[in-house]
Amino acid sequence: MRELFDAELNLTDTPMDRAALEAAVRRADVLVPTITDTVDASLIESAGEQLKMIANFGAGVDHIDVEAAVGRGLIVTNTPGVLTEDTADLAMALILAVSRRIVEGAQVVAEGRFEGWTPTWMTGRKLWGKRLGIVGMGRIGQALARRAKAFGMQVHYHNRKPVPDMVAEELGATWWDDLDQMLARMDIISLNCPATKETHHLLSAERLARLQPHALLINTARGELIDESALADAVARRAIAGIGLDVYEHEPAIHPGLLGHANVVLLPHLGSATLEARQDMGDRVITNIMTFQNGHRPPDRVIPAML
Ligand SMILES: NC(=O)C1=CN([C@@H]2O[C@H](COP(=O)(O)OP(=O)(O)OC[C@H]3O[C@@H](n4cnc5c(N)ncnc54)[C@H](O)[C@@H]3O)[C@@H](O)[C@H]2O)C=CC1
Ligand SMILES: O=CC(=O)O
Repeated sequence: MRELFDAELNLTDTPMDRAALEAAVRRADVLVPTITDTVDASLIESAGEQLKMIANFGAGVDHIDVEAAVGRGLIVTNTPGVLTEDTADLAMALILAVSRRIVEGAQVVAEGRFEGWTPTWMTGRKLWGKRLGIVGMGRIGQALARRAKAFGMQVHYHNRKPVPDMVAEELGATWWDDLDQMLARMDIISLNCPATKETHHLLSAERLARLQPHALLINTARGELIDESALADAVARRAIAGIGLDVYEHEPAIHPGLLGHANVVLLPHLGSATLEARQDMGDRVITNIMTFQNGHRPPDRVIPAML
């Protein structure tokens, strides 16, 4: 960034505080936030005339008021695609971890409690032939579907509209127009849609109650998609068989009711956390800025209609 632009960098690897963000939008032509920097309407309003672009380092843009930004004539971009395979890997890892009790098993060994194989001890659930319901069949949803197919799972999905026939055929994926009906019939649910006004608490207490008692719930998208208190309540009532989460409603805080359960695997927002993805995300930010600077439409433009 310093080679290419007159860049001021936040080298602390932590979110910028409000004062730093306000100072940045008053001075800069381009703001490069990460997914933990809140870029709300009042911050955008306080920006100077010279601010032209918000080039986000990350795929999710729920921390940016895109409508306010675009309303003010700003270009908003993100970094999709380059983190798709890594995030899908993590979703698949959570599916495996929860269904095959991998974290629990590793703890048994680490604590010296392994006393030998027995016929009934630590039995998990088979993946082959199970029904996976993906909510949000975009880039990551489809990448997860490819993995699930390779594991012999039946792929189902709910999306705002069906994917093209060719994609559905390749994935052997069945579209459900009605989310409630899909939830009630799946063995595993994976959330892969963005956090928007429409998807806030998409899995409400009522929808969680639709899941079958043996169902597993995986979320690598955004915590706001689930009513976390209702989920903790479902865990306490043993109304759900297992959970794998990478993201949380009030991140980095986690509902205490989700902690300390053998059937709940919790990761610290690691979806895109590979060195390769993070470098590619940085390259993507630069490509977006340079394309815009050269007078063209940046490849990863985000507009409110997409959300
Ligand atoms: N855990 C992590 O580190 C990461 C999390 N993410 C999250 O994953 C999300 C998805 O990423 P991509 O697959 O790249 O996005 P994408 O835009 O390619 O796919 C999102 C899909 O969700 C669908 N969708 C939107 N609203 C919906 C609704 N109300 N009901 C059903 N489907 C709906 C869209 O039609 C689209 O098909 C991001 O928005 C981000 O929040 C992304 C990268 C890493
Ligand atoms: O959660 C990560 C992202 O890039 O979005």
